[in-house]
Amino acid sequence: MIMATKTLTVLGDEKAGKKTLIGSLIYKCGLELTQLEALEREGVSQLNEIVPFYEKSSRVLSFYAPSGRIVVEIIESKEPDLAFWVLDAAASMNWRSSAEELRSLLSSGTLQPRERLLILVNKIDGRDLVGWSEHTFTEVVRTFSAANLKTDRAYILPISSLKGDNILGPLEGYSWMNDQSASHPSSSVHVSERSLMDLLR
Ligand SMILES: Nc1nc2c(ncn2[C@@H]2O[C@H](COP(=O)(O)OP(=O)(O)OP(=O)(O)O)[C@@H](O)[C@H]2O)c(=O)[nH]1
Repeated sequence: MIMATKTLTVLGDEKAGKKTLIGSLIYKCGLELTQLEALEREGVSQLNEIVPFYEKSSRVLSFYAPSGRIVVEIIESKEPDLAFWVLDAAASMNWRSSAEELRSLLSSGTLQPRERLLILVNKIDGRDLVGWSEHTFTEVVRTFSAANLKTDRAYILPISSLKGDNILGPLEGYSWMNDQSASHPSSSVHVSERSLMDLLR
């Protein structure tokens, strides 16, 4: 089978869960048996320990997209095919500065994703996240739309890197998500009704 490679750059807020997300994608869709054995042998038991372990042993960070014909390779690049911007759903005090930082990276040309930019509102499972709801998500979308990212390639979606919510399959029990696109017709970010992996097809 012919494999295509896409490059992915993962950026975002401090402690927002970037390593956990990459670890989760590798663990779910990127491990061969020998690599799984190597992780077990080295006592790597947390998702966010996978990236440091791979980096220490100079392994390529990669996973398969759902079609099985695309390998996604995680690298630091100014012009990756795909980019993730990860923020913490519970850290509402940081949302505005997070959106500003992303706007600045895009407008200065420091980040120029060729295909898609996914804005990932992470930790929606969190214990710190009392009352995660339609209202909370609407506020995140509003904040990133107000930042005027000036790109038509940005998609925003809630996820849990730790629990896997909205990563491989769609979110259960969030029917209000479907209405979000309609309520932001002029939004510069598209609210995704599809899961993260579905957007990588
Ligand atoms: N509840 C919850 N916690 C998470 C989730 N993702 C990450 N965390 C926790 O958030 C903390 C930071 O996660 P990391 O993956 O190390 O974050 P990071 O963005 O790579 O951190 P820095 O590189 O230091 O900026 C850890 O304690 C994770 O267990 C999530 O989806 N839900």
